[in-house]
Amino acid sequence: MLETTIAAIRPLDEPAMAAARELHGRLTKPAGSLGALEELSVRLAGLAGHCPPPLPAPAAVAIFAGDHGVHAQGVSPWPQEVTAQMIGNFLAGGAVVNAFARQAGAAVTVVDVGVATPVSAAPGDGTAPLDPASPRLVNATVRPGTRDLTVTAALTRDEARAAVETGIRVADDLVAAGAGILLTGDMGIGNTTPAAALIAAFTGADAAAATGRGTGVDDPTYARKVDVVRAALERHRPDPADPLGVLAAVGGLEHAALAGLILGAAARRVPVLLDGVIAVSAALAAAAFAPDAVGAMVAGHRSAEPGATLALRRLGLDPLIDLGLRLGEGTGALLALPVVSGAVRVLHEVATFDSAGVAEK
Ligand SMILES: Cc1cc2ncn([C@H]3O[C@H](COP(=O)(O)O)[C@@H](O)[C@H]3O)c2cc1C
Ligand SMILES: O=C(O)c1cccnc1
Repeated sequence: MLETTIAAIRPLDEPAMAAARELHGRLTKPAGSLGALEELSVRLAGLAGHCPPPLPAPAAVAIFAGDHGVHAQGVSPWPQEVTAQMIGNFLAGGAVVNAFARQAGAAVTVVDVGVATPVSAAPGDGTAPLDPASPRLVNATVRPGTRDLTVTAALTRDEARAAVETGIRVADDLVAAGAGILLTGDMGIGNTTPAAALIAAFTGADAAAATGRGTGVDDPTYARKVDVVRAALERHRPDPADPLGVLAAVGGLEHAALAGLILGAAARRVPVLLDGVIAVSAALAAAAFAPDAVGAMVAGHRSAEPGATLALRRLGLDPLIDLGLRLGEGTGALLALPVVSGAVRVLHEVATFDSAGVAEK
């Protein structure tokens, strides 16, 4: 399934992009006046293969949740149980991601790919994939948390593959249900540590440059976190040309599943709006599997985590918004959704100089 998905990922369609550029030149606005929105809409036309591309709706955010053996090294001040407890909060509609999803009209799907402690689903959590009013839970546990990557590989290759394929399956299900855009979300106490290791592995950046303060760790914890990332890279020496090997050695279940979601979206030619540092670390893995997958990616925001900027630079993506967010869950992607919708709506609704009788310069 991974191989067939990768094989289905194709470059952006040049004639559709040329048509979008040509249309932009005729709309009632000075050429280039919509800045980054113009190139974004051109890319989305290239992804759809026609101009104008479909409006990116309905929107679905998939929050992949997992726990991390490396939590034992003291890399996060929060107890591991918070991962499962926050899933309960997502299903009850009480998290920041729920507030932003309601604002954006996006449906929330929580996918348990590897939470270590029991998850209690809220009574009546949803089953309809695209109902913005009722978050739903998908149980797809590969294993109850990764192994400690300072001691051994976080995952076997088979486990990493199972998580990637879960992400592909979630993308397929959401697109089959009618989703016009997928948004990435994550929950996993400790998950900024494997995100930093993935970013260092794929970009070649130093451990200290790729590592951030996550939930807000103090100086001694930060120093330990950098040491952990450095030790993991030295122990495993992950090969960036082998993304499954990198995900298995130093990744997380939610990172692997997010890479799968991105690949699935790219194969179905549906845009995928990336959230923060966990999402962009997974996007590096997706790009290593299939370089053309980058065509389907839209960077929602610039996370305050330093590794996010390194990853975005490597992917060649400019984030749509930059508000100093460092939460995850899909929050930054959801805030960027109206920007993506606006970029596409212009191609559908704005009059041309000709049709509106407006004089050109
Ligand atoms: C209450 C709470 C809600 C969150 N929502 C997202 N995260 C974010 O913070 C965690 C990663 O940071 P670190 O690597 O420092 O543990 C992840 O769970 C991520 O989704 C949260 C963290 C907490 C505590
Ligand atoms: O960038 C993110 O998404 C992020 C940053 C800190 C903690 N959790 C997530």
